[in-house]
Formats: sequence, C-alpha cells, structure tokens
Amino acid sequence: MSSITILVPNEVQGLQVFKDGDWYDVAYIPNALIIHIGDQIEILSNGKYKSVHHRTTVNKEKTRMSWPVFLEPPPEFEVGPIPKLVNKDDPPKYKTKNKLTAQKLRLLYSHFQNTSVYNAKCKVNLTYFTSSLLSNTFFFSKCTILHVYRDTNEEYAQSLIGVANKLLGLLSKGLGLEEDEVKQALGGEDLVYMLKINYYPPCPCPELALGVAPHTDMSSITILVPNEVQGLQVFKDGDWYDVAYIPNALIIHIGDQIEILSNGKYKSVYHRTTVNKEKTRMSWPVFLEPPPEFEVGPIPKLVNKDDPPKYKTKKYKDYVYCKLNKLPQ
Ligand SMILES: O=C(O)CCC(=O)C(=O)O
Ligand SMILES: [Fe+2]
Repeated sequence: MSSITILVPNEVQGLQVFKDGDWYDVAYIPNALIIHIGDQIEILSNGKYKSVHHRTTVNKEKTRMSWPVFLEPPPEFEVGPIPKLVNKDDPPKYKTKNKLTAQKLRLLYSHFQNTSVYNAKCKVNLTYFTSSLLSNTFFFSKCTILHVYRDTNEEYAQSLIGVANKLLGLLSKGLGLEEDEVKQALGGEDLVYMLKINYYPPCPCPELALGVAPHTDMSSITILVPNEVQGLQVFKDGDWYDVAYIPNALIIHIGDQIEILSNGKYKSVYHRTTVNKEKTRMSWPVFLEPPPEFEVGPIPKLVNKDDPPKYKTKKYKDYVYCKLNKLPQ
C-alpha cells in the first residue's frame, strides 16, 4: 500500500513477483536493496507505473527474514492521480482517497501484521520483531528505543527463569513426576525464551476484525504481560471468555508441547485477541520453546497399555513446520 518499499532480505530465497501469469523468484544479491513500487505510486502516476504483485514462500530448513521500510504518505494526506498526468484522453483511473478511507486501510494493514511494532518516534515498522532474550540477539533498527528495550528485556528474562522453573516444576508434580522431569523433557537448560511484541492499533470496526486469530501456542508454556486494554479471550465449553486484566499479574498459557508430553493430561489453551475502537492494545508474550532439534513426545512414564501415546514424538522444528503449514502432525 506504500509509495515504494525498500527491502533488505537475508540470503534465504523466498520473495516472488507475479508477471505475465507466472510467479518468479527474486534473486538474492548480496548488499542489494529490493525496491517495490507500491499502490500510491501506481495511483499518483494514474497507472503509468504498476505496483508489484508479490508474495513470499517459506523454507523447509532455513529461517527467512526481511526488513522492509514502507514509505507511506501521512494518514491524513490525500493521494490521487497527479493533475498534470490526467487529461480528456487519459482520465483519472483512481479515486483520490479521503482521510477516513486512508486511515481504515492503514489500520487493516496493521492487523495483518500482528507481530509488528510501529514506533511513532522513529517511524520504523519492524514487521517481525522477535528477539531471543537469553542469547542476547536483537534485531536492531536505527531506533534508539530498542536499546532501552534491550536492557529491560534482559533483566526481565533473568527474572523469568525463576518463574519458568517454578511453573514447570509444579506442572511436573501435577503429573506425579519429579520436579524437573517436565523441564528435562523440553530440553532442560537449553529451553529457548522467545519474546514477541504484539501491537494492536485502534480499529474503526472492531466487530469485523480480530487481533490474533484463534490458535493454541506451539510453545510449552507462554508467559504474557498485557497492557490494560481488554483483548485476550479463551475458548471454553463452546464460548469465548474475556481474560480479565489484573495489574502486575502474568498470564500463563499451557501450550502444545505440554499437552504432548503430558499425553493429553494438560490441554493447550485455545485463545484469540479482539481489537479496540479507541485504544491501542499491546502484549509481550514470552514463549518457552524446546530447542529446534530437541525431540518432544509423551513422557514414557505417563504412557502404558491402557493409556497409549496420543501424540507422535518429533523434533520441535518439525512440529513447528507442520503447524505453520497446516500439515498433519
Ligand atoms: O496479545 C495477546 O494477549 C495474546 C497474543 C497471542 O496469543 C500470541 O501472540 O500468541
Ligand atoms: Fe497465543
């Protein structure tokens, strides 16, 4: 929807453009920027330039990342065909959009990218803002606020280790196991703490949109801090229930890996988020995930002839692959 988009990809192939009825790979060229013509250039040129229809594929083994910067007109700014480019033989092919329409488009767009952070100060839109808290890796933009986030996040990660150990210990005891057996079945000290920041801007039509579609988390457990704006809902006995905001409380989700290793004794929680007409909602979930190569399956002690394994034992990365691609597990 931008005017142009300036994009830096990593080296993993994924971007494709559509031309003459076919999809073509956009070759990765080290240090090259990829430029997309966006809708606003198509509009102001009255169709002389065309915005590029594109998509991305995913890779079986490798993580692909990209850092697009969208050059966008301000939300209040009206964009339409440039008068000099329009005449009797070449009348305007596009409407000049009014303020409301432009805003609506922008908000809907934000909903598509529910893992994005829009920071008003630096105007950098990070379409995939995730950091591995404990490994110290952070994807930096030129945005100083991230440096502040880094220190806070590292401190938070340190405190979370104790909380995580306590919770996993209790879940283990609840299954009649020793305190650290559940943690060991998830990779022990190699457990990965993955922070995601969700940003849900106000939505003009909250009844028509969702922040995050219904899902269960792939993690073992998720430890989540929301801001005070209502939005999280859980599904129980055929109905959606609001999760009340309690100041300073953490929200804990049971994720798929705990359901699997407990052989279904614990169930992962089906949840979704709604959006708000006036207020911005944010949430900071930390997903406790087994290392990608680590195999998770029902704990042998919890399985017997009367209670055979209900889930396959597989590497966490294979579980993620199947879930993301909607393949049978
Ligand atoms: O924003 C929330 O409260 C929940 C987000 C969520 O479910 C997720 O990121 O997996
Ligand atoms: Fe979730």
